[in-house]
Amino acid sequence: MSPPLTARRAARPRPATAPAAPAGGTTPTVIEARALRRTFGDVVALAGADLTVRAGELVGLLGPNGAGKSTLLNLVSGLRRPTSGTVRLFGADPRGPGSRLRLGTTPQGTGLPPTLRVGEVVDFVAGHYPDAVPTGELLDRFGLSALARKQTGGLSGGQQRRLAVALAFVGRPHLVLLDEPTTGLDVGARQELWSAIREYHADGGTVLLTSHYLEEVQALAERVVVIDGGHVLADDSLDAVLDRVALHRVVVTTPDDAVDHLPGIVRAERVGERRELYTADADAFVRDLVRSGVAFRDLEVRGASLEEAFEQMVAAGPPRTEENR
Ligand SMILES: Nc1ncnc2c1ncn2[C@@H]1O[C@H](COP(=O)(O)OP(=O)(O)OP(=O)(O)O)[C@@H](O)[C@H]1O
Repeated sequence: MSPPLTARRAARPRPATAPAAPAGGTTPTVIEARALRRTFGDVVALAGADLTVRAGELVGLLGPNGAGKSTLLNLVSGLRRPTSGTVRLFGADPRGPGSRLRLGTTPQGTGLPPTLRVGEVVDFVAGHYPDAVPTGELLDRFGLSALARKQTGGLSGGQQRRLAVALAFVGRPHLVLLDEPTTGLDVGARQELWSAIREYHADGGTVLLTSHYLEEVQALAERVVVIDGGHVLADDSLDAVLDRVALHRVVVTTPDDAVDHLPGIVRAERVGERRELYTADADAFVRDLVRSGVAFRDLEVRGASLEEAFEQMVAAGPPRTEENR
């Protein structure tokens, strides 16, 4: 087992699978944003967002293009200042050196010096931290060892992305902010990065990540924050967000159109003999299907996907408040 990428003296706050600690609990607050608003000229990028992230959480931030995700991360990391509202990182100003030392970030676009070799870039960044992860160990963890002597200008887009993400972990951060960490990566590289993120989290690290890949958030996050138009639309455990979509999907192979008309079916789609049926009560549907005597095979039942939950929330829009009424 490889040594942890988290701070060596950091106590593990709670097991990776435990639910988020309730407000006012003993788990330290890592990010605290209140009524956070940021405008760029006439554009309201964030319209008064609240966010609390506690030590040891792995939070996925979801939202369509232009929702305000990167702006939120930039305010949390201290790269930008809010127009109004407050943000605290480790209980202090995000721009202070004490906060910065405990933070690792991978912004959406990272410029790497093209003539430096991969190992040299890691050494350079490591030089800024008192207890950095040894370069060989970090490269190994992120599947970059074979590229150590290659100039970053000669890396593929996916390899550059992997290096940019690895750099967030050099200083054994307590918190990492990852903006679209696996965009442009192939399936194998994505899985490798997920493992590194999971390991870091299992060692007690805190993660806030954005992704356009809903399956990525579903695979990694315990808690999901949905943001659109600068408003937080949902902030809940992954299970609770999925539960908001009441429909279940039943997939079954049958030549008989009668299944589409069984009680409780609200939507039916078909590709050849394969049917996708949506119902609020999958158990009742399966009972009716068996009773109907229709010939069928390859029955599958599953709950809503995060994608379905996400589409429903974004379509419903922000909750009515004094500000947007
Ligand atoms: N520096 C800037 N100058 C002007 N407008 C900006 C700037 N940064 C962000 N915006 C605007 O603020 C809004 C939110 O942008 P932001 O980048 O935070 O969204 P996002 O959710 O990260 O989107 P994406 O998923 O496309 O990266 C958008 O309308 C964007 O055009």
